[in-house]
Amino acid sequence: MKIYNNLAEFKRLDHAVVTIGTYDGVHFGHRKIISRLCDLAKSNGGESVILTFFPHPRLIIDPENQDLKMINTIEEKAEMLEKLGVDHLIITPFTRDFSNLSPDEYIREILVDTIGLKNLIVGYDHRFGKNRSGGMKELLESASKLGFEVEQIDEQDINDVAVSSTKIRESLLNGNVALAATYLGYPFSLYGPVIKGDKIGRTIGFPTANIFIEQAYKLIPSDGIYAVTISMENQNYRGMAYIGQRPTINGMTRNIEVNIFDFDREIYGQYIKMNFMEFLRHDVKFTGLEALKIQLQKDKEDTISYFEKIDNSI
Ligand SMILES: Cc1cc2nc3c(=O)[nH]c(=O)nc-3n(C[C@H](O)[C@H](O)[C@H](O)COP(=O)(O)O)c2cc1C
Ligand SMILES: Nc1ncnc2c1ncn2[C@@H]1O[C@H](COP(=O)(O)OP(=O)(O)O)[C@@H](O)[C@H]1O
Repeated sequence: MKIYNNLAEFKRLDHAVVTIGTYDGVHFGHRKIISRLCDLAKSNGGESVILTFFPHPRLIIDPENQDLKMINTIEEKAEMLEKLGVDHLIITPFTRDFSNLSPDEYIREILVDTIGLKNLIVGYDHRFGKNRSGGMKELLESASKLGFEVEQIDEQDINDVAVSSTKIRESLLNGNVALAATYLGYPFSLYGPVIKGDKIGRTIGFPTANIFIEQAYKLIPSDGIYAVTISMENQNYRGMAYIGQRPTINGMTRNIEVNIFDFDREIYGQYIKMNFMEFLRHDVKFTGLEALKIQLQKDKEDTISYFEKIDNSI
């Protein structure tokens, strides 16, 4: 898959089969549309193109509102789209100039002249152009004039897609990572480098790798303790993760940490991926480190039994 960080880099295709959208989560509903996109490209001898806006248009239109968090980073999304067989991913900044294009300019200049649109797959309610003034009517009018076809995704499918993205975000914000994984079709993950913490973990027998998330827009699940799997250096591990301010030691920052089982190595600076499998319990303020340590031993047993249950069910 070729990735373009703006439209200027794109070389017009002879037959572009295009869809436009954020595709946050690349969940079941999204994958259905993307698989239709790739099939249509194959059967028409064309190439599949996803046009996506980044940062999210809502952040440009309403910069004060930084509350909109994403299930996937742009890097995670690109990786999944590549696996699904998409040929071209255009990640275009949703600039003021871009948002000021009229529907007609957008269709002609961007979709047809720049990308080489021949088939478009969009939701029946897709809006575009200045003040979102363009819609299906404008697309269908231009289609015959400019020589492309439009395939509409029906209302039911669009609703399913919108509902699942919202439901996934809500589940994660409620700590329900198992439900999120069901909607996504894969476990939600966090990825980042291991940074230094307060070095207290090792003194109580539970060293915890602290992960820094570089993308401020990435959604972080609710505070709590989770059973996770960890991937690093092509190896997989199991472990227990903690998200919270560490009330027991009067911590001031919200940390993301993981104690990796059967592991004893210094990994500062290493990038690791944590897959969130199950919520175990809420964050608690203990009377001291001794009480926390006893709970951590119990958390470890609970995590091990969770994984045993999974192992026995396969
Ligand atoms: C599985 C797990 C559960 C945890 N639960 C709590 C908790 O309930 N309350 C709390 O204050 N800290 C909790 N912590 C965080 C510890 O306070 C933290 O790991 C410890 O302070 C070490 O921090 P350091 O890595 O900066 O040295 C938990 C950590 C882990 C790995
Ligand atoms: N089983 C393990 N799980 C997590 N980190 C480990 C483990 N074994 C060794 N480490 C190393 O120890 C560090 C965590 O120790 P800790 O005392 O909690 O220090 P810090 O406060 O800097 O995180 C990790 O960043 C990693 O480099």
